[in-house]
Amino acid sequence: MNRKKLQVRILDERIGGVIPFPEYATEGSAGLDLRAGIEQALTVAPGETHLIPTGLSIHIADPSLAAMILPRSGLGHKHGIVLGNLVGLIDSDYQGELMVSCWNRGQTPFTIEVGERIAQLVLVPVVQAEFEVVAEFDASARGDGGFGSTGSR
Ligand SMILES: O=c1ccn([C@H]2C[C@H](O)[C@@H](COP(=O)(O)OP(=O)(O)OP(=O)(O)O)O2)c(=O)[nH]1
Ligand SMILES: [Mg+2]
Repeated sequence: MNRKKLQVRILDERIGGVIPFPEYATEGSAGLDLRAGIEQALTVAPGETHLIPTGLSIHIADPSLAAMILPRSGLGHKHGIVLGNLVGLIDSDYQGELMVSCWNRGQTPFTIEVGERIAQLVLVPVVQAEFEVVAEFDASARGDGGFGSTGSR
């Protein structure tokens, strides 16, 4: 097991108690489930979006890494609970609380319980670009074709 050390601050004293500290559900899990650090159960009506605190902050520090907040497939597929920003990107220099924008894109209200797992955090490698301005590119097989240029089947 080769895990990256990551500094974390616990901002909600219930974490480690009634709200479990995030952990990988299995050895092969890519995501760490983030839990709702809310004071009481929260019902998200169809079409509504709520910004939910997680009670945690991380400092990734290394610019060659970032974290992404992604929906949980069960919540998204079965209950329509996805992210208001579709994907959350956590910069390596961000030190604030991890927040989850919960959007009910479904037709029925959904109640988020205190400490419920609402999204997942994935640490990802990042390559920062340094732009080199050129007049022309070397030719490629695709050129400027896109948006279905290779056909649909
Ligand atoms: O789902 C999210 C997305 C972002 N963030 C935090 C971490 C991220 O580093 C910061 C800024 O996010 P982003 O750059 O996506 O938002 P912005 O609208 O561009 O704000 P800013 O001007 O602060 O960069 O907000 C979260 O806590 N949750
Ligand atoms: Mg930004």
